[in-house]
This record gives sequence, structure tokens and C-alpha cells, in this order.
Amino acid sequence: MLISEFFIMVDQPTLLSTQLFYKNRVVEVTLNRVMLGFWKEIETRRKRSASFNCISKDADHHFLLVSEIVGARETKEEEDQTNKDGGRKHRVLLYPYAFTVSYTERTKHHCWRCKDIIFHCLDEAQRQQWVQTINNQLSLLSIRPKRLLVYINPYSGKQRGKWIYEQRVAPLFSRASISTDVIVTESANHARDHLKTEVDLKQCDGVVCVGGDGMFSEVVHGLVSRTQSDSRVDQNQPNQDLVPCALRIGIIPAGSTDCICYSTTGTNDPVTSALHIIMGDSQPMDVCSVHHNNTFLRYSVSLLGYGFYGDVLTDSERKRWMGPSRYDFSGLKTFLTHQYYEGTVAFLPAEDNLGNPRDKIKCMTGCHICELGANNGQLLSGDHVDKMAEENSDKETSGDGVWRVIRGKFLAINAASMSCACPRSPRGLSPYAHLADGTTDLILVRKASRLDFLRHLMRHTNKDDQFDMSFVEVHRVRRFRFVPKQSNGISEVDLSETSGKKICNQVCTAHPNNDTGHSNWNCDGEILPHADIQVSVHCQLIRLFARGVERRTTFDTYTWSVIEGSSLSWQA
Ligand SMILES: CCCCCCCCCCCCC/C=C/[C@@H](O)[C@H](CO)NC(=O)CCCCCCCCCCCCCCC
Ligand SMILES: Nc1ncnc2c1ncn2[C@@H]1O[C@H](COP(=O)(O)OP(=O)(O)OP(=O)(O)O)[C@@H](O)[C@H]1O
Ligand SMILES: [Ca+2]
Repeated sequence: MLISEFFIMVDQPTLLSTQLFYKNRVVEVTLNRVMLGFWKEIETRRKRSASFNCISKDADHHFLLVSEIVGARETKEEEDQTNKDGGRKHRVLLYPYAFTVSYTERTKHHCWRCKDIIFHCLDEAQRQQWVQTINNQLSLLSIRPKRLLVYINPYSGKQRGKWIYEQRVAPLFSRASISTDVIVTESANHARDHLKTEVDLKQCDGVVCVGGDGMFSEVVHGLVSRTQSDSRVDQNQPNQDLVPCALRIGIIPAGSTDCICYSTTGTNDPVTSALHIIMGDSQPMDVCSVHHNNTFLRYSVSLLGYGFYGDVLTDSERKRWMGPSRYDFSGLKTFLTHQYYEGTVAFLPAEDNLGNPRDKIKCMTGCHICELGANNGQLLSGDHVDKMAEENSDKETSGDGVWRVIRGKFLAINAASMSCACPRSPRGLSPYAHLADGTTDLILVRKASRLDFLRHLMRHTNKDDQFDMSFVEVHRVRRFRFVPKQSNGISEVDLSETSGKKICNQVCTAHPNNDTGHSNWNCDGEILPHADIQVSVHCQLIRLFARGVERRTTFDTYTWSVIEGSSLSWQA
């Protein structure tokens, strides 16, 4: 925030300004459109350090941004009793009319917390005026959701989804005056089918899923499919431009991996996610459509993995009873099996201005690569990409320009549409992948020794570059195809004749999978029924209640110092 922006905030017309009691002092509290506060100590002048978010370090001046207030309410007596404060008795006797303002505070590791400040009024009328004026102001923030549809998977992760929602999230929604329709799912695909066919989407401002990546995937499938069918768009056409979903999706993490939540907020903390939903944050996100022979299979937003991650998932599905540790068990088993797979990958590289998977440009809040991607995405979506491939196919024979073809033996083929950061791998499978640039990072891990593969895997857990190995290559792509060896006709094709659309067609008309010598595709934690697939990235098809990973994380970095009441400095 610039100093000039700060003065603009202060200069807003005052909505309400009175003297109130705060702790053991009389203070003057002011509310305008953008901030609550600037309350000034009148009786005592005792220096103390700041303890909340956007608050000055000097005891004289404090403020909260209205956009970071959760809500205001009349304080219940017990709430006031628990507020440890030396002057409490005196204050409660003199001024029993208290109200609480809840606001978000940033703590460590991208976690947000909901904090309270309690003010005391002279009478009931003054208290009501404050509570109403603050809440009216919040209701004018049109980006904030007022009605939410919530799906809880009671079996996600350690089966604590219901508890997490009821104990940690619902009380916050109620403080923010958000009304909810809560559905505890009764079977797999309950949420998806409900969204697809039954819900009146106009009756809510967003959909929340409580669970893991699988539950999020259900909601995405429900919403995207519903949006396409409402707009009469055929999902079976791989090159079809899809219609973006109007409703935002919130994720309350309660699953085994929680990779989408972690990659879009920087943490897998339910309270942080609830606060992002309340603030009405909006983070666009790419969605990959996956087709087999011109038939729609599934959407993917995080990882499409063949070979290692496909095999880990296939094995782990039989061990669901083990909970989240099933992935470690199956991971070790798959690692020891050390299976490689033969096949051909054809891909359409992204434009150079979208960077590359090793450029060290991280996708953060307000990412400019994603902004660029959205513009390119509009120019190059669907049929436009095909046209471009066709136009170039005569000029390109080596595959450098448009479609490229790589044949080989692979331990893993991974497409990461986002970093896929998660607690197991805090930087993720592709640390510099972008959430909303219209591309996916295609990682090809060729056949290598067990030791080399272990070194590659271990680099997912530390700061070393997992792509800096001779048997690993990574490409930023808009579309790709994969054909496993036994079922393809492409291996016979002379590469000099296979560029652009020809490659597409040859890959797409490959023989059906005969289920021998193939791995399975892990599509965001679901197993795909076919190995030969066509994948297209749809730029910014959905939006989440999130804002990407923020640069500054501790409240110190958000603290303004008011020096002698006039000059301001930014604490970095
Ligand atoms: C030596 C330690 C190496 C650790 C390597 C850790 C890499 C972890 C990368 C995680 C990437 C997750 C991507 C997200 C995918 C989600 O859409 C999906 C649905 O939730 N999750 C999974 O498929 C769940 C996939 C979970 C995969 C876990 C793999 C665990 C591998 C363990 C290998 C052990 C080798 C030990 C040898 C001594
Ligand atoms: N009531 C239910 N009974 C059984 N399965 C369900 C139910 N509700 C949802 N599911 C399915 O459970 C699967 C797993 O759910 P979810 O992703 O929430 O948890 P997880 O697998 O533990 O976490 P992660 O996906 O992060 O690994 C999803 O594929 C979802 O379709
Ligand atoms: Ca992307």
C-alpha cells in the first residue's frame, strides 16, 4: 500500500464517529467506507506494541481495513468475561453495552486467524448503531458471498470433515452473516450429480466443498458440466471452447493431499480457507479437459500422472482404509517395483512470453504471467489452436515450431496445471507452474536407475531443482496427446511427416488400449479408464474463493507505523 493510498483512506467521508470505551481507555472510534478505527486514546497515554493486522505501532492510532472485517455483533456476557483485561470489572460495571468486531489477522505460513476487538458503549442505542453501521457497510461489499451451498464428504482424509466444518468453519460463516445450505454426502458423486441436475444455481453465491482433492473434483465436474449443458455446449468435442462457470468454489481442506487448497492459499488450514471465502476472494484457475477418441473422460485441475503417480494411485485405492498414509505405503511399493512404460507424447508448446517451467517465476497473488495467459488464451483457444497448427504444419517438419513429438520409455509422465504444492511437497511437482495461465507443465521422466529416480523424488521435498537431471525434461504446453506403445500406430510414422494437425489425428485415431504393459492415468486422484488420451487446457474456466499465495506472510509486514501522527513508514 502506498502512503498516498493511506491518506485517501483517511480522507473518506466519515460514516460514524463517537467516543467508546476500549480496554481501560476512552477512545474516539471512526468508521468510513474503507477503514474502521483511527481511534485515539483520550484518557491514558500508555505506550504498547501493536497486536493486530493493519494497526499502527503507536498507541495513538489504530485502524482496520473494512475489507478485512468479518462482522460486528453484540458481545455476549461470557465473551466479555473471557477477555483478559485488568480494567474489565470496572468497565463492565460502567459500560455493559459491548460489541465485538471480528477481523482477519495474518499469522505465520500463510495462515489467517479471526481475531476480536471489544468496544463498550454508553447505552444500547449506541451499541446498535455501531453494529448496524459496520454490518451495513460490509453488506455493500458485493464480492462477498451471502448464501453458500456446502457439501461435506464425511469420509475424506481422517474422516474429520464434519467436525472441522461444524466446529471451525460454521461459527465464522455465522459471524459473517453468511447463510448456508449444508449437504453431507451419502455416496461418491452425490455432490457432482446434485450440482449437475438438481440445484438452482441462482439461489447461491458460491459452492463450498469440505474434503480433499477428490471432493473438489466432484464439485468442479458438477459445475462445469452444468454450465456447459445450460449453454448447450458439447463436452465431447476436445477442441470446444467451454463456457466459464459463474459461481466461485471454496475448499475447506479435510482430505489426504489437499493439493488444490495448498497451491491456491499457501496452506491447508480450514480457518484460513473459511476467511478467504468470507472476504469474497477470487482466484481464476485453469481446467484441463481429458478425452479419449473424441469422447469426454474427465476434467483435471492439478495432476495428470501416468506411470509412477498412476501406479501409486491404483495401488492406494485398494488401501483406502489406511487413510492418508496409504500414499506413502503405495509410493514405496511403486518405487521398489520401478516400472517404466513405453509410449509417444505429442504436445503443443505454449508461447515464449508465458515463461517456462524452470524460469523461477512463482505464481503469486496478482500474477502477471496468468494475466498474459488469459489474453493469449482468448486468442488461442479451441479451434484457433487447430487453425494455427494447420497453418504451420506445412512449414514445420521437425516439430520445433508447433506440435512436438517425443517417443520413449518413461518412469513417469506428469502434467501439472498448477504447482501441485502440498504438505508432502511444499514446492510441488512443478514449482513455477501457474494457476491460471492456460498452460500445463508436462514433465517427462525417462527410464533411469532406481537411485537416480529416488534423487529426483527427493528433490520434491527440498529446494533442489528436480528438473536438473539428464533423464528429466519439462515443457510448458497448451495441449498434449499420449499413446502407449502397444496401442498406437504412431511409432511407425516418419517424424518428418508428422507435424501440426497430422500428429494430432494420428495420435487420436490410435488403437484401443489392450490393458497390457500400460499404466493408468491418475487424474486428480481418480483413475482414468484409458491410457491414450488427448488433453486441452481451458484457461481460467473456474474461480476459487482464494487469492493465490501472498508474498508477505507475517503481520509485521502489514504494519503501518504512524510517526508523530503524520509521517508514515512501511515495515517490510
Ligand atoms: C523419498 C521421499 C520422496 C517423496 C516424494 C514426494 C513427492 C510428492 C508429490 C506429491 C504430488 C501430489 C500431487 C497431487 C495430486 C492430487 O491430484 C491427487 C489427489 O489428491 N493426489 C494423489 O494422487 C496422491 C499422490 C501421492 C503421491 C505420494 C508419493 C509418495 C512417494 C514415496 C516414495 C518413497 C520412496 C522411498 C524410498 C526409500
Ligand atoms: N459419502 C461418501 N461416501 C463415499 N465416498 C464419497 C462420499 N462423498 C464423496 N466421496 C468420494 O470420496 C473420494 C475421496 O474424497 P476426498 O477427496 O474428499 O478425500 P481424500 O481422498 O481422503 O483426499 P484427497 O483427494 O485429498 O487425497 C472422492 O472421490 C469422492 O467422490
Ligand atoms: Ca496453468
